[in-house]
Amino acid sequence: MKLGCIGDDFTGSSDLANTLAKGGMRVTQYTGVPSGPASVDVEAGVVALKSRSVPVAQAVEQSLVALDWLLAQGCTQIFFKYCSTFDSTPEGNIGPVMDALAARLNATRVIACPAFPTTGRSVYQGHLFVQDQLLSDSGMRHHPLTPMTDPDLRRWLGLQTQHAVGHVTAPTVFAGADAISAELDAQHALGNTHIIVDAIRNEDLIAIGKAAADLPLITGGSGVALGLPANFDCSPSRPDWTSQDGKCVALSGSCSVATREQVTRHKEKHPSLEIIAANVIEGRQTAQDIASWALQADGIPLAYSSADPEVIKSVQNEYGLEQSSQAIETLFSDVAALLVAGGVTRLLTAGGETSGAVVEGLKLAQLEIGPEIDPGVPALRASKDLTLALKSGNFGALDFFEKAAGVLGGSV
Ligand SMILES: Nc1ncnc2c1ncn2[C@@H]1O[C@H](COP(=O)(O)OP(=O)(O)O)[C@@H](O)[C@H]1O
Ligand SMILES: O=C(O)[C@@H](O)C(=O)COP(=O)(O)O
Repeated sequence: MKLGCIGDDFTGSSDLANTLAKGGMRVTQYTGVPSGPASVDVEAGVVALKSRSVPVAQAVEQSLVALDWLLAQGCTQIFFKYCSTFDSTPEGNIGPVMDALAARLNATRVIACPAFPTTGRSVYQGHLFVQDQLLSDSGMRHHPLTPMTDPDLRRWLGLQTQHAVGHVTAPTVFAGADAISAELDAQHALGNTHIIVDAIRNEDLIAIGKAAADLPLITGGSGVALGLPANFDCSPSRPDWTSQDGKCVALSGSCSVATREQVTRHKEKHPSLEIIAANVIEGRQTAQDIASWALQADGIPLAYSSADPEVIKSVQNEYGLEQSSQAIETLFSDVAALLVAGGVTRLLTAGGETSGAVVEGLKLAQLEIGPEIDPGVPALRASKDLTLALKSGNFGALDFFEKAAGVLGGSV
């Protein structure tokens, strides 16, 4: 294994794996830290953790265990993948994990770049934009677990880390890889360890990737991985895929704006069932009810808890954030297990935490990366007769669920 990656959630990990696979690397996504060695032909290993929203100490500990395993597989470079919307609270977990990885790797110039222009995320003047809005004006300000209320990444990361945060500005990035490397050195000389790097176009990300060739640690969204395969002598290719027929079901726990629109669109043509958080918490709506409904429904049935910010707020006020999100995640995990036991072969999930709960609940050790469904979302194969698509909350076209069913089924 050459490139070792640690993803702080499961959709984010598949997003990164997708970029590396398209860049021609042989990639495997692991569910947590594997207990044995990786297969020798894996060039990039992505250890998917569910560490984005857990307490800081747990996120750090899990990330260091993942790091040790990746180093033991021979990795010469480590990539820490977080969300392109920098999902985190003022306490972490991005900063503390970066601090711990940097200390273990003796990394003194650590790039932090969540930009992913293909999906509208750009970093300019140290600020993160979602399309034409500052992050704090986008739907992310209402995220159920990590509301993003400050678009200045230097300031937000500064709250989370022990280190001083530097910045490589856009004009330097536009000047190319050598200029970026020189500025990383200059930032280090100023005492800055973590360095926000501006990027608004794919060519910026490729230049950053080139400048990062000899760095032990890179952090960011999947965009900044665009330039990495070339550093390992890999060139773009389309991953192999064997089509999968059979029953397809969609589960959505994401409350992000894009997912809510996709849910509304999907309901027009396919059977749907709304999951009401209070009913789940009080035991009136069970995994068995939902799975039985989905297994009998035609088309691509969708069970969803996706709801507007006011609904989420009132549930969280009544039952607490932790209890309500846990109850929904456990439900989805149980539903997924019943669906797969009932013969579902194509499972679509929306939401990072939701997808993590499902994949961990299904005890899927590793995932093979297939072709891209929409930017940042690959087809995944878990076994001979189970395929998945783990959709990040804000990714995917309006007809994502239908489209994903088609790609898994080999019809696109
Ligand atoms: N109706 C609901 N009420 C309260 N919490 C919810 C509801 N639906 C989903 N959630 C919780 O909101 C969180 C959504 O996060 P996630 O799955 O990561 O989506 P995204 O990828 O859009 O961030 C999960 O923890 C989920 O359990
Ligand atoms: O970088 C991204 O935006 C995604 O890869 C990702 O991490 C998304 O997470 P969720 O929105 O929580 O699914």
